Amino acid sequence: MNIRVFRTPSDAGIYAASILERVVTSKERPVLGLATGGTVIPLYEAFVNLVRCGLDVSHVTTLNLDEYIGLAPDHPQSYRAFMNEHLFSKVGIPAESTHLPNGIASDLAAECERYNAVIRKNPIDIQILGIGVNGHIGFNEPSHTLITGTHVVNLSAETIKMNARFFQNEEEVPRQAITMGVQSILQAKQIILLAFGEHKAEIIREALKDGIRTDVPASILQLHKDVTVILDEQSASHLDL
Ligand SMILES: O=P(O)(O)OC[C@H]1O[C@](O)(CO)[C@@H](O)[C@@H]1O
Repeated sequence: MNIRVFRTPSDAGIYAASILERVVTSKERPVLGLATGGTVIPLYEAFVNLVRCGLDVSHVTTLNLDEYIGLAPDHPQSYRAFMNEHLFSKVGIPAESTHLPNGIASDLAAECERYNAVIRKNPIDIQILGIGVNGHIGFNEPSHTLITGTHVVNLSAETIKMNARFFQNEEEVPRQAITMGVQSILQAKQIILLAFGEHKAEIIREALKDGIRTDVPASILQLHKDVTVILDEQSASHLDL
């Protein structure tokens, strides 16, 4: 694993955006695997700046990791709304080329199959990941088993608590989500994992330096041959670098 440590999330976001830029300019039909959450905002800000400076993204396809169950795309806390706000509304990726699971599908099993087919049709060139304080990637929560494909997940009490900051109160946080599975994540040709802040320091150490454990889902990234971990000084503070 290639571990890069930056002074601030903003510096780290600029670096991560430059990696995305290389993928976008070097592929005929680049497929970007995207993430949501507070961590990726500096990356999207830097990427939007690159687009404003002339980076063409009209040929890009995007696939997001996950979506809350029960939130319609126009719900302000849906991940579709997050992506619209922080990226899609600011760059020229054609709307039909941006994919997220549908959190209000009436048949969730069929929706998972549909999303698996979208992933199969659009092999991911680069996958962006954040990490939960409990080690989740996408919404693959700590468990005895990790699921390979897209699936419905019950969110952990810890995740609900952490994500309550985006809602009026904890009661409003959906209890379930649809998430890409770990095999789909590992099949991306390249992976960038971002983490910022002291509160992520210990889980980053566990994910990178201990063995592979299903109760730390991000540790499975140790199996991938092209992972870049982008940290700030706080999130890197428990690593022996
Ligand atoms: O970036 P944050 O807000 O700390 O969240 C970390 C991870 O948790 C999620 O928001 C899901 O809870 C992911 O989408 C994200 O990668």
